[in-house]
Amino acid sequence: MVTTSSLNLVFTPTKPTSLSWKHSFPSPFTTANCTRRQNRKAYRFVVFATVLADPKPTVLVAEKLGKAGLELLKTFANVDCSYNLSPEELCTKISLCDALIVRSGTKVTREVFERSGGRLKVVGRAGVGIDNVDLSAATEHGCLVVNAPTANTIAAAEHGIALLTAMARNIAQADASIKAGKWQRSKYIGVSLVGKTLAVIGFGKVGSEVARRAKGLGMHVIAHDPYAPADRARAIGVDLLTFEEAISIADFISLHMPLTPATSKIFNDQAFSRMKKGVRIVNVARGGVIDEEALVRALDSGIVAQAALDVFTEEPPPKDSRLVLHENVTVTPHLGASTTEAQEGVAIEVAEAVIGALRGELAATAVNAPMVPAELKDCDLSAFDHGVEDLFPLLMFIYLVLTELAPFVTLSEKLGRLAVQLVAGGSGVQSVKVTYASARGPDDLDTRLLRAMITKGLIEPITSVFINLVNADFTAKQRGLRITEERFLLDGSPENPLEFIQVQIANVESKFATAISDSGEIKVEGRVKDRKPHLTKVGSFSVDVSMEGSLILCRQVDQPGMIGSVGNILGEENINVSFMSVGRIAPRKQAVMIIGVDKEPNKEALKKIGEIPAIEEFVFLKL
Ligand SMILES: NC(=O)c1ccc[n+]([C@@H]2O[C@H](COP(=O)([O-])OP(=O)(O)OC[C@H]3O[C@@H](n4cnc5c(N)ncnc54)[C@H](O)[C@@H]3O)[C@@H](O)[C@H]2O)c1
Ligand SMILES: O=C(O)[C@H](O)COP(=O)(O)O
Repeated sequence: MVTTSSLNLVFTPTKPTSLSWKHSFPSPFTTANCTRRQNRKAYRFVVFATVLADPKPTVLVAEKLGKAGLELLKTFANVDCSYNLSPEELCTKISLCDALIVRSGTKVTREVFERSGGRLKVVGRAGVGIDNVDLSAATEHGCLVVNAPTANTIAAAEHGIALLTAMARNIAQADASIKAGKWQRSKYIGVSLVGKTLAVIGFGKVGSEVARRAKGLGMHVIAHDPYAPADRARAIGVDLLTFEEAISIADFISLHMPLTPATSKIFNDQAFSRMKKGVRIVNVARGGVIDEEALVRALDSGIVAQAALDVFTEEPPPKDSRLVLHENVTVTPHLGASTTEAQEGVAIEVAEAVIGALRGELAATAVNAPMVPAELKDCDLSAFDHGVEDLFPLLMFIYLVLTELAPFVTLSEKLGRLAVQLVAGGSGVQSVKVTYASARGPDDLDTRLLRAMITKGLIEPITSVFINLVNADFTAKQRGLRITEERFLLDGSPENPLEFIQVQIANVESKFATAISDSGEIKVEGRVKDRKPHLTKVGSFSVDVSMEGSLILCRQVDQPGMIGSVGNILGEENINVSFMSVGRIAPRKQAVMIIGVDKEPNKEALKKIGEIPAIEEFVFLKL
């Protein structure tokens, strides 16, 4: 018997209807004018032909995977374990594979997707980081990427503690010395951990487990994480501090944040200059969060007494790397997740996700599954046949809300993204209220997709977790983020599904005080105009700007010439201003100016903007 779940149905944003039937069979949905009966015929053909042509999919496992995961895969697919393939060998093999499983050692480049000839449906990453997979190329080729985000948390935390203790007692150096025939007892006097202050930077899954263990070693643990819930920190007995406070009072610093544009090289000369002389640093997160040349300088000058590193900007690092060869540095070759238990765990986690994806299910650990496939947002969906509802209810739900909610979907994500960037470092986001203003009753307006998109906007910029419709509520709950929804019933015609959406974050401080409303929350509001998202309120100020690119928000005393002053500074830096809007309470009183820019101004330009006398505060935000 053929079940619908055995079909390989995946999103393909590059195709007009966003549903791709692999193996080059004709899609029942691609012809805009086809009838339901034609669609059903095509559908039956695809089921039949798929089963005949490819009873079992082929999974290429390109790096060593735990046994339990392999066994699981073998129950469903032909499994080809080929390790240490050269890039060319991988590209050659890939056209015969429906799925590929890797760890961090294999680069899954655009060429891999191109050379797969459309057969590759899913890439499974047996671990957290997906920096070795070209996500845009995967998405463009309609290939789902799934990861295993939880099974190696404890292994990474234990490795962090192993490096911390090994570094403090010079274990690696002493081991090398004794094996070289020496007996240097006085050279390797270490430092004690008990009573020392450990700053955990990034208080997520791994960071909080490191904190728990360090408390057990008698350390005083502090943490910095702009988005961590304060009650999670309290429960472990950890104080959440600002970045500057945390790094300046710590004896040891352990890094556990993701590599994002905001954290890239956050440990630079400036950061090292603020640290206590003789500080010791552990990094099991990502090499790119440290400016490695600056770390060598800090080690040479003695600001940093020792470092223990599991991860590097370039992996493997160059053989002559001054950092790796430094006598006060202990290194391991990205071993954080390398325990038998973690590898069994990630193997099962990734195998389940890959099998699910090959069956056409949307995995909760999908990294690039679009919340709404890009093309669907704009395309005419009239040809979409309701015959698929048994096949993929989730897709049906998306379809039903999509035709009219599409622009509000984009608006929701951007409002979430904007609101979270207004939160000051050190305040954990816990309570978010979303208000939907509409003339429709609750039964006529399904907001699940909008809430998920707001969650995506709030969480994605600050974590390595990727949010999709399936995991949005779960991830929010896991992070202690409570999202409440409220309807604001308007008079008038219910033709337009929504008038505006408001996102409010309570109990936080803002890096742009103007964004705090009269009732004390960060408040942003948006509307859809000409199917494009617009920001229409910041705090208590009414504004009107299209939400695209990057924005500079300034609060100023309303007076002539302000637009020109800021425009000149940006012009000198060759930064194109795409739009401007000023919202004011009354002429010559306080105003909010919003400037859309094509690229991020450098620090110097932002400083000059801040120095314009009438400007009271400003913030730069990326949408
Ligand atoms: N070495 C290894 O083998 C290994 C193994 C597992 C994870 N990792 C890496 O460890 C890191 C943490 O993984 P996780 O699973 O705990 O992720 P996570 O998403 O659970 O936690 C990351 C935390 O960092 C915080 N954060 C974001 N921006 C920050 C900033 N600017 N300053 C401080 N904190 C910030 C987030 O709020 C979040 O709480 C990731 O980079 C991951 O790739 C490495
Ligand atoms: O991101 C991860 O999960 C870790 O860095 C582990 O990577 P690995 O699977 O290559 O050990």
